[in-house]
Amino acid sequence: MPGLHLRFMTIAGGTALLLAACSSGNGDGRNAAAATDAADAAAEPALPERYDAKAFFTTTTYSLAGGHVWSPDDGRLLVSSDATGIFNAYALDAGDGTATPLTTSTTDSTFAVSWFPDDARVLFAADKGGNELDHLYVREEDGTTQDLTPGEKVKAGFMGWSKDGKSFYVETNERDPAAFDLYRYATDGYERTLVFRNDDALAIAAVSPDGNTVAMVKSRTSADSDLYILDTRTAGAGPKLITPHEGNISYGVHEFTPDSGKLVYSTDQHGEFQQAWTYDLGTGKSEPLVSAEWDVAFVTYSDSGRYRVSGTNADARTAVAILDTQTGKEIELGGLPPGDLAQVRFSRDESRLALMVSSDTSPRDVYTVDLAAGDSKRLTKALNPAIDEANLVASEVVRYPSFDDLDIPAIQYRPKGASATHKVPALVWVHGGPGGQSRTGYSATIQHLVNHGYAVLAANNRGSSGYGKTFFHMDDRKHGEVDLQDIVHAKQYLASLNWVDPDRIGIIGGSYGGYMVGAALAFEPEAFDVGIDIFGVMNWVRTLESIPPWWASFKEALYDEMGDPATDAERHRRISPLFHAENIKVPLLVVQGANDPRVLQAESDEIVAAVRANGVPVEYVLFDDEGHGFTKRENRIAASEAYVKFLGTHMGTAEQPPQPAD
Ligand SMILES: CSCC[C@H](NC=O)C(=O)N[C@@H](Cc1ccccc1)C(=O)O
Repeated sequence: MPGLHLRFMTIAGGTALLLAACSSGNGDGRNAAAATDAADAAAEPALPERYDAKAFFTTTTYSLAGGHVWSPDDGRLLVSSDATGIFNAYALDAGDGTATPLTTSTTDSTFAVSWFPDDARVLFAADKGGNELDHLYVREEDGTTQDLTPGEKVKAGFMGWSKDGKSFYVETNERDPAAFDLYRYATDGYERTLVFRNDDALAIAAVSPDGNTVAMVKSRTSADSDLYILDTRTAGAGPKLITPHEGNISYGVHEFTPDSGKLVYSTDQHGEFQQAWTYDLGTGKSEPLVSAEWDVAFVTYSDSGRYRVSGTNADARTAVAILDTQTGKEIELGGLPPGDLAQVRFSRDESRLALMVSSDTSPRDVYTVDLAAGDSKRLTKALNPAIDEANLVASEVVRYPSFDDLDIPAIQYRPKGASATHKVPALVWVHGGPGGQSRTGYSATIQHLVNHGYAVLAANNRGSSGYGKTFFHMDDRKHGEVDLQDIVHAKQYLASLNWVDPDRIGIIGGSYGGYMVGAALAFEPEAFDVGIDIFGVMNWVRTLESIPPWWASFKEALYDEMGDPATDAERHRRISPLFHAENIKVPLLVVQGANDPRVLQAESDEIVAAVRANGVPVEYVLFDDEGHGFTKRENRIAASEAYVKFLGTHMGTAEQPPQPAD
């Protein structure tokens, strides 16, 4: 679920300081985790310093650009950052980390896309208030900007540079809202040429560096897809199928090799997990490239092809490997702190790397690594300096049994000080999708909740990605049924922990996860004590009838998985919380962005009205300038404050259970 993983800063104030002063100071949560019940009984809980939402979200979110990250002289890095509270593009000095703003939006989140190959112009992207109608803009060297893809209802995206740097590729749905055509733009003057008119609404995935080949994906179902390639040199040529097969096989595209000779693609043809294979454009032969006991999540090359970077999704954590293709050996990166690597990008001369390092307790920071010297340099400090990392909590990957004894993976966060004599209230966290995955790594929202004494169990119910195709498809057309039972069993697992108060367990989730919140409260009304629904689907008939037009390329697959509202409306009504809202009897908080094109505001408006009619406490937070996920700091703070305040009121805190009403 984009945008829900936030960050922050500032000390919570009197209450937090008092709690910290009362703690014994004789250990942190890890010590407490190892303690026996007897020891717990003897010890005062070691409570962390508490920070408010503003503190957590004053932390800066950094992301490296997706195109050229390094400036032509390798002196600066192009990044997106929300240092001002709104995302903008910045040039980060690769020597000392000084950040120079390149865009200065105070309203719409604006993201860095790419440096130009040979000068200081940059491409950047922005939508309007979260409506997902992204446009591509150029920032000239004098600071003026130009929308390269104008049009009120247009959605456009950058598709890469040509190898010679004389052009770049852009997809746009300006001709047909449901289909993205591909254009080549001249680097000088931005004159554009149609490369491919996409009459069949295929998903354009990659353009080869020499511009001769375009790779496209056609999804039939979430289990079955095909790859097509287009030879752009042959006038009138159409997309050619390169994955003829029988049965269900899922294919996806990573990228073309730097010499444009092969397409690197992903497939689950050879087992449970996605492997990376190459398709030779000359011979039509396929060969294995990278495989693991987990999904291969990405494969990418340095510009010359000397280095190959790949990442696997290893039990909800990304494991990155960098291969020197000349020596065939993996590179060990020196001088980096412990943590997960992401967004590894080689400098133009390939002597240095830019990358992000993060952990459960530390948001992503930008580092550079000098390959010859073997040392690294930290360029950013994302975590608010007012927050001491020691007060945050590392996650643990656990597994619990569901109704049929299937092991369900989950990411568990145990608040510091939680023990058998200091039981804490808890939340089951449900991710978006269907088919998403809760992963380890820093989440300001979760850390804020845990810092305030709420245990969080982020359950990866059946149907989640990352655990093989069998697990992934176990919820197909059984949504709101088997996946919901996994979530109810997450609650039972939490209730079995001797440091959790079994009588105070709530549920929280966004989008599809918000749907699970509504479904749990409506269909399993005894299971949870409160619910927080963050832009959740409440009426599947309406949601599936009104999906954004630009989802056409996977509408068939979505309808195959969820059901077609034209023929499955009865089941959709049966599993939609809105039509069963009379069952909802516990306090509910609903949070929604008014511009959300996927889960319309009506979904939240109507569930709020329906549950209020039951005489149940319902709180509603509506952001008029957000879409599917909250990107503005002010709103992220307001949302997280609302979660903690609502939980404090209706479920109490670890120290103070809610008082019975007079
Ligand atoms: C089969 S995936 C549907 C699209 C997409 N999935 C991944 O994020 C998505 O936006 N899902 C929403 C929920 C939703 C599902 C179907 C139709 C509208 C919204 C989410 O973020 O969970």
